[in-house]
Amino acid sequence: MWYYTRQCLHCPRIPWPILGDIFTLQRVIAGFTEYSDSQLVEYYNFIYKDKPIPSVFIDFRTGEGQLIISDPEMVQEIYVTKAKYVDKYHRGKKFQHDLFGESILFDRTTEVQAMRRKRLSTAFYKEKMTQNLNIIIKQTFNWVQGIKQDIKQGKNERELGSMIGEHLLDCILTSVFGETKHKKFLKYIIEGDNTEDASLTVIVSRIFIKLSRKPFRVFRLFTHSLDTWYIGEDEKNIHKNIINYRNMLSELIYERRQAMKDPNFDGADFLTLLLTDDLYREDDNLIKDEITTFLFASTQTTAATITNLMYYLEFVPNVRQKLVDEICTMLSPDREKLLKIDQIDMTQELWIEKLGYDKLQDDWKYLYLLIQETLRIEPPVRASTPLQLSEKQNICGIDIDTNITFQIHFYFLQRNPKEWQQPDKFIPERFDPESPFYLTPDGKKRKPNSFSPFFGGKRICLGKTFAENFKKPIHYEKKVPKTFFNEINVPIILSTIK
Ligand code: HEM
Repeated sequence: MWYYTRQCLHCPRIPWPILGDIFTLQRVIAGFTEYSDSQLVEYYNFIYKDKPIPSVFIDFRTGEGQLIISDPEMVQEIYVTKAKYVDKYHRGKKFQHDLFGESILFDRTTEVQAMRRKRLSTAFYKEKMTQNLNIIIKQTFNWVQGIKQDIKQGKNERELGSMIGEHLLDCILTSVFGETKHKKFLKYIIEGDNTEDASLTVIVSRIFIKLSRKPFRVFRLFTHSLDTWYIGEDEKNIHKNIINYRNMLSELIYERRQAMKDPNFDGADFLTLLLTDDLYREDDNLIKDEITTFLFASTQTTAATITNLMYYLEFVPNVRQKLVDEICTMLSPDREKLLKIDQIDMTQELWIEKLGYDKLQDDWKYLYLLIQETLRIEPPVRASTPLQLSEKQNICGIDIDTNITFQIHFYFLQRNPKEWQQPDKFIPERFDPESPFYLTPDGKKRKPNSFSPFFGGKRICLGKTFAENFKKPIHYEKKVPKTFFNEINVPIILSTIK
């Protein structure tokens, strides 16, 4: 601690030896409500109360200490100049190993990791993406027709998070397993004989959250030797759930291998890609590891983004109208004579033509601003996984030793009042170079890494390109925070746009 405070870094609390500030953390967690943000946001808000949160500080939530970084210049050094010294903290992999195995997500940045990353990135080649995107557009078109029918029949009450989450799950499962029939739900053990059917991605996320809470059990603060053990009924259930889930993946892989014996078999999905890649083909465990990563990394993050965006469309004045205007401009057959939205003949072919890969990248300007602003104000991943340096380095004047972990806090980075005007407000125009909101409060250009929802450097999100592509009155006054971490419940009433 003194090593860092001597360098003038703020330490919000004097920690207890070994225990750190675990009791405050537990108190904060005990006070969680529907409106609480993630632990990583709430704990620091609690400590700093109304004071500004420093852009770098040394934190002792647990006795081991950690640097919390949200300074854009430090982020730049971590991603670029000092990138070769930056790696993942090895303990994270240990906790997640039974679920994610050797997957690229928690692995250290080695040559093997880089090679596997490269192989997996072929899933995002333009031709494959276009193929998958077209399938997703068709699926979404049919889904919207179903919703319209339901509204006509008066069945217009939905729960926002699960409505978006379930549809995205369908889309992602198609990208991962193809258009074949596959299992969407699995028995999830809650406790004892109490089970429920939960979707694959919800199961993966729940297990991930439980595994990531293992290091905060008090006895693990004293020793690392129990990291891979499952202690107590709750942890044993995590293990049983992991076994059930991975057995189900084994069945899917077996079935696919059988199907691929047919000489007419053809697939652009992720599982086929792995089963035809010589690095993965013979290694079922590695295939399960990467499938788990893709299910985990893709669904909850994109579901959180879209759910949040839907909320802001309803919540922030004028935003929805501007999007409707863009839809009319994009979908009217004649740009000189714009139709109203209910006059447009929505067909599947029109969607495919106007929402294709290139069009999404080039033409939907306002939609792009909306997505960027949603990712800024509520990055679905609030902070990076813990990182560590392989050699001691000086980063922006601070000596960082190899024995300390650090996290980049995207949420604080993207709400930094020096970089963003009115950072707590949803203003899509801040991503439009022609708007005055594009600049910092001092009228300057923003620093390059002030916005970084996908991480950066060698370990930047692999799905970045893919991803880019209210009933209770209280929900109008106060937004429920949504990250990839939480399952929120906001009932909504749907109606067709007039
Ligand atoms: C809005 C959507 C998304 C956001 C905000 C997001 C964000 C992130 C972030 C912050 C990381 C770094 C995590 C860390 O190591 O600390 C990451 C890694 C990763 N993401 Fe995404 N992601 C999104 C969508 C996707 C999609 C759709 C896929 C796949 C189809 C994907 C696949 C991955 C993979 C494989 C990694 C690990 C890369 C590595 O460690 O080498 N993500 N993502």
